[in-house]
Amino acid sequence: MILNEEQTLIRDMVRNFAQDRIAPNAREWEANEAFPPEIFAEMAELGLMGMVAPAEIGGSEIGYVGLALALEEIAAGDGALSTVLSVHNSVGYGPILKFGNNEQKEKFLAPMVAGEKLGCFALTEPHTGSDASALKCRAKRDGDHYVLNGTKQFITSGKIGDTLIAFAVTDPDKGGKGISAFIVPTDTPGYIVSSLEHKMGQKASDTAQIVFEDMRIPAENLLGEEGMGYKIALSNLESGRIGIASQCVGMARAALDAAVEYAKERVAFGKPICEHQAIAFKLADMATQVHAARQMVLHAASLKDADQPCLKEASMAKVFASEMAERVCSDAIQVFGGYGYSSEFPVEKYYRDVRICQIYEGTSEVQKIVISRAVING
Ligand SMILES: CC(C)(COP(=O)(O)OP(=O)(O)OC[C@H]1O[C@@H](n2cnc3c(N)ncnc32)[C@H](O)[C@@H]1OP(=O)(O)O)[C@@H](O)C(=O)NCCC(=O)NCCSC(=O)CCS(=O)O
Repeated sequence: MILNEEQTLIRDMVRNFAQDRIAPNAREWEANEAFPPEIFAEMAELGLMGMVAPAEIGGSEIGYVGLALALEEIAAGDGALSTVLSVHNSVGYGPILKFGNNEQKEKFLAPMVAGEKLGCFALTEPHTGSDASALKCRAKRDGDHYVLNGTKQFITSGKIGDTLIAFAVTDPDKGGKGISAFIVPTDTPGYIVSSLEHKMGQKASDTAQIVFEDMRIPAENLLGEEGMGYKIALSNLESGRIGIASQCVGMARAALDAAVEYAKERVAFGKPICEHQAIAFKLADMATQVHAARQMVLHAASLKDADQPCLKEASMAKVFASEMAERVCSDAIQVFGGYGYSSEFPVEKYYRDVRICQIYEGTSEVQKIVISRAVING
């Protein structure tokens, strides 16, 4: 895909920001297991917190291709920060953008796209991830409120986030059609961060278990109508998956760039290792795979910008990019030899950070369910 002038400008602007402000600090944020709060204000200043939202509610209207390019650049700086940004710009405020009424947009969406409130999304539960309609979390109507009880698992930004889209069963007899979606301010009494995961990578981004304990949510925070929750969840996961695929391209590209630089400097058998065909061909394969994944991501994103169906393309981009990225990051470690395994160099972090991309926001196996259905049923 050939980028237009605006898309090129966005990519270059975010690349400069990521290389100056994010990449040099990513190790420190990882050690602290936290981001400095001002990083979100800085990204908001650049229009990155409302990239797919219209200007009339304060969004930057950059679109999905712009978002994919931005996420690639942020991920090349730090995978963890790109996850938080991707979740915010897709499943975080996307459901309100698509299904919210005017009051909900004014009250919840506007502060999110301005970067004043951070978005998060809670579908997964301890006993169910892929089988997403098997939720146990309950929402019972009580006058002009719903009372939510249950546990949500692996929630990105569950601790630092401000506005959560939560899915809960309102009618247990109706399966997927008995699930509803709610806008939950995370300072609501009964919203409890019960634990934080200790992860292999992406440590600066919090991944929380959340317990809803008699959490009372005003009925006006119901998103769409009762029973629409599963549809709302699945339709927004599509853009989330393009976001995760973009991150994979970013982390893999960063690993490739690091491997190329190292291979030009490291000498073995009397010449730089990039002049040995074993390494040169490995770099060629890595570059080819990154390029192919980027094109798939940009294609899915451009369909989304054109408001065309892209369920299959989003899933294809995610499964391909996430599996490609693990291979490329592993190959980068191989190019570095023993140093690649050391935290003295960045490639071991890319490898750790990228592994989860084959799991969150729909495993590779779930993507293959979606793709195979589209291939078989048309
Ligand atoms: C495995 C699954 C794909 C199985 O899906 P189902 O067969 O149960 O669902 P469907 O019958 O296909 O769809 C139900 C309903 O939704 C409509 N739908 C589906 N996709 C879309 C779409 N892209 N756009 C619009 N509408 C859509 C579909 O037409 C049906 O509507 P009708 O009933 O016909 O009216 C699925 O369960 C699945 O994807 N599982 C994986 C879930 C997943 O990715 N979980 C991770 C969530 S991330 C999280 O919670 C952690 C927080 S994080 O930090 O993000």
